[in-house]
Amino acid sequence: MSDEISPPLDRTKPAAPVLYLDGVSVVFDGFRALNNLSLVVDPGELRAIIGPNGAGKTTMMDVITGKTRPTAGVVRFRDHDLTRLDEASIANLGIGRKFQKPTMFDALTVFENLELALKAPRGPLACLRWALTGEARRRIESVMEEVGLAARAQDRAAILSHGQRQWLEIGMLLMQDPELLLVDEPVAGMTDQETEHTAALLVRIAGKRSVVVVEHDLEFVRALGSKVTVLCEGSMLSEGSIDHVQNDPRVIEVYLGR
Ligand SMILES: Nc1ncnc2c1ncn2[C@@H]1O[C@H](COP(=O)(O)OP(=O)(O)OP(=O)(O)O)[C@@H](O)[C@H]1O
Repeated sequence: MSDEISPPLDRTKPAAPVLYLDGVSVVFDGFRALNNLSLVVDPGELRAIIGPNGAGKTTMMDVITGKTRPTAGVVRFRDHDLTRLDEASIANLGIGRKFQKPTMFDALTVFENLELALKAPRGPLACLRWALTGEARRRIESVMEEVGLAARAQDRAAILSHGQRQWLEIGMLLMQDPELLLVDEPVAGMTDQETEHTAALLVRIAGKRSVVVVEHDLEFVRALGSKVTVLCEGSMLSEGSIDHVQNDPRVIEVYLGR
């Protein structure tokens, strides 16, 4: 046994960022979709990304998840250089992504969809032995509580409302226990009440993990109460509170004033 005593934690030092992008560029056939973009997301941080159409928001998410390789720049998740990894390896590191269109099984219940999303042991023998342990069941129940679908556990996904389907998909991602969750336009097509619920849900799940949300709905972004990054022409145009960016003359000129 080692006699070594760990050094005391230095709480004056800021925690290392979860996500670190520096000088990232993506060039498609000579067109710069991302142009020297930098972004730092801290552990447990909720960050909203806004910007006009074509600003590079989706391309940024694609770079983080390994779908698109940057032409230049640093992309790190904790100590991992994401530019060297494929999409599956990046997902396995703990980065989950929710696309706009939900991808659940309509014929299965809320509970069953969450069960499928749980990391099950791999291989045919392991699958044969796979049974829902008490721990797994508790985990599914806690995720259903977290996303507000506990009362719908036995309902088929097909009969859920648009908003509930989005929350189920967020729940399916939470089953993988990601350290960073990327969420693409979660409130498009939602009612005002669903939008409010979604803001509260994202605020709740950040803290335990980092969450990056791309969204056009500024009332929703205000409800998140988080730092906002404004992208324009592939670069960061402004960053700060929603009041700060909404009053930034550059943001008004290219995004809000139109
Ligand atoms: N595979 C590609 N090949 C060529 N150009 C692309 C490709 N993907 C994106 N682009 C271009 O890069 C720019 C940034 O696109 P991106 O989809 O990242 O913007 P966005 O901010 O997500 O826009 P929106 O709000 O409309 O979703 C756009 O001009 C787009 O046409």
